[in-house]
Order: sequence, then structure tokens, then C-alpha cells
Amino acid sequence: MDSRYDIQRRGGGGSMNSGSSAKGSPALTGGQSRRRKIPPRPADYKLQIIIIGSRGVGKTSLMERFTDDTFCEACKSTVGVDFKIKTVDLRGKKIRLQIWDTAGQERFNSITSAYYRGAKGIVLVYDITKEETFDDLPKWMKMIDKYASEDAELLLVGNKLDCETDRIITRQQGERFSSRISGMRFCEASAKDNFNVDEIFLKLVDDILNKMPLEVPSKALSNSILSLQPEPEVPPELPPPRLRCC
Ligand SMILES: Nc1nc2c(ncn2[C@@H]2O[C@H](COP(=O)(O)OP(=O)(O)OP(=O)(O)O)[C@@H](O)[C@H]2O)c(=O)[nH]1
Repeated sequence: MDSRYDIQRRGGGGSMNSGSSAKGSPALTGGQSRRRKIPPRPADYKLQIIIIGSRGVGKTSLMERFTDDTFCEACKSTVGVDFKIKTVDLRGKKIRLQIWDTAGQERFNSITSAYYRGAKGIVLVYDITKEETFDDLPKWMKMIDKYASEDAELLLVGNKLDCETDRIITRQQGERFSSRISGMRFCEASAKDNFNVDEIFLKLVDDILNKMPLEVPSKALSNSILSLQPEPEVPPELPPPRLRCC
């Protein structure tokens, strides 16, 4: 892979399981074919990741590329929030990711801000071809400071790398911005061409796992945010997420 697409600043990585559940295979017993349902192995952990950034930068596209390997050329703007689930295998653990895709339009900030708190990872996206989306980054950082957990992992993504000829924001500008924020990674990606998309999410999850003790007793986990709970977790007092359509 071209080094331009490598995630900056820290090493690591992992493998991915694209399915949401393992499928059982039919068992043959006593010469008779019987279908025995093998329940999927439950996830070891559940993590929430939120994607934020200005309107049209490609938040939904990155999420859908990662979860469904699809890309929509002419999508409608997200209204409020949307979410997708994806299960990944990392370090021998099965991790169920809830990925929250937020509306970039400012008028939805009061809704989307309620989803920051539970996020263990935050993907902040700008469009390398649109200066205003880069200029908006300090505004998004203020939202993070105000609403997100202090220990959330941060990743800055310059999206639409396939539009190199229309590039306005240099890679160095992105790197400089992220280097001013403690612990923030930086990466350029293309949801359209599927450059670095899996890497974004897997690296973020890997960083989150790095921070947490994996082998804690199950009792301790049952009270933690990482324990399995009914999903999706919609913050209280909020209506369920409104889904977008393409
Ligand atoms: N060329 C190119 N276009 C992209 C890429 N990612 C998204 N787009 C296009 O950019 C437009 C906006 O993409 P969305 O994914 O809806 O952006 P968003 O950030 O979710 O937008 P809001 O919901 O309005 O906040 C769509 O027309 C996408 O097809 C990319 O990597 N390359």
C-alpha cells in the first residue's frame, strides 16, 4: 500500500471479521442429515465509535464502506444520527462495534452531542477538497472537549483522497492539526476507492483496546461501559435515531 495512506504516529493493527455473526454448519448424525443451529459466539466486548465532521465530508460513506462495503454516489444528508453494527476480531477477542454516524449540519448539534459521551473512539472527518471543512475542525474539537469522554481515542481523517487533483488541504496541514492535539492520530482515506477505511476503524479499536485491561473479571466488566447491553444504546430523553435513505 502507498505510504501516503498509512496511518500516522503509532503502530499496530489487526484482522477483521466482516460478519455480524458466525454461521453454523449442518451436522450429520447417525446417517441422517439434521440442521443443528449453532448459536453465534457472543461478543466479548461492545464499543461505541462516533463519526463527526462538517456536512458532506463523507461520514456516512466511511461508515457504510466499513460496515457493508458499499458506496453511495448521491446520498442524502444524515438527519440527526444513524448507526450501524459491525463485529471485528482483534487480539482473539470478538468486538461488537456500534458506529454512530452524525449529521454534519449545525442545527442537529443538540441531538448529536448527546452521543459523544458514550463513545470510546471519535473519528473527526474533513474533506481534503473543501477548505471550509478543515477550517471547521476547531469547532468540532470544542464539541469534543465539551461533550466527549476525556479518554476517548481521537482520529482525524482527511477523506476523498481519490480527488487528488481537487485537493486544497495538504497532507501536512492535516498532520500539523492532529499533532497539536494530544494522542490524536491522522490519516487520509477515500470511502469511494476504499483506501484506508478498514484501517481507520481497526486502528481506532486497537488503540481503545490498548487502553483497557482485557482480562478483567467478568463481574467487573458487567458494570462497565464495555459490557454487553441491549443495543443500540440511545441516550435517554432522545428519540430513536432517524434513518437516512439514499
Ligand atoms: N469522491 C469522493 N466522494 C465521496 C467520498 N466520500 C463521500 N463522498 C461523496 O460525498 C457526498 C457526501 O457524502 P456523505 O457520506 O453523505 O457525507 P456526510 O459527511 O455523511 O454528510 P452529512 O450527512 O450531510 O453530514 C456524497 O455525494 C458521497 O458520494 C470519497 O471518498 N470520495
